Amino acid sequence: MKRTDYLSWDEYFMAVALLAAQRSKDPNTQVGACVANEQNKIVGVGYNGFPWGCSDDELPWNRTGAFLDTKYPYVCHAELNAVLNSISKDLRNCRIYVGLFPCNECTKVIIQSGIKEIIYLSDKYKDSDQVKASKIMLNSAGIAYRRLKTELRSITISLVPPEL
Ligand SMILES: O=c1ccn([C@H]2C[C@H](O)[C@@H](COP(=O)(O)O)O2)c(=O)[nH]1
Ligand SMILES: [Zn+2]
Repeated sequence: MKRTDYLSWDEYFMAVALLAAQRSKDPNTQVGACVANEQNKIVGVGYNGFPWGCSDDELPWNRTGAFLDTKYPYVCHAELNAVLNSISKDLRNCRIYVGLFPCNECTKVIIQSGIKEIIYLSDKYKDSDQVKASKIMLNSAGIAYRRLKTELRSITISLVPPEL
């Protein structure tokens, strides 16, 4: 008899996004994103980090202080990286799974790439103008967004082989 406790597609793609987030060096908020196509194939994955060639140890990870001394002008957001890392430029009808509701800049990238649906986990910045702007644009462009519905509280991945 087949297993019944396997991951749904939504849970699987969100888990991939959350795994990617584990690569982030951001000490405060680690975000991962996973783009899946209509055939449920992963076409792009990304997480928030500094641009190629910019040292994680030289640029600041601060949240506060003078703008240029914070991470905000430098960090590439997870969704941007997932789209740029995609195997295709044309992401029409794809879905993006992301740990955090996309900011307005990521929302523009998502809309322009052709992605048709956003599935997110946290909406912790929902009261910010950035996220409000995201929702205005998404509603206007007719792009769906929904919070992941799952009974799962966590997914455990063991790196210890079963025989040990
Ligand atoms: O759409 C988004 C919004 C934010 N991020 C990243 C950018 C930063 O590295 C963190 C947010 O840091 P806070 O300390 O929580 O302000 O999240 C993203 O990848 N995508
Ligand atoms: Zn963003």
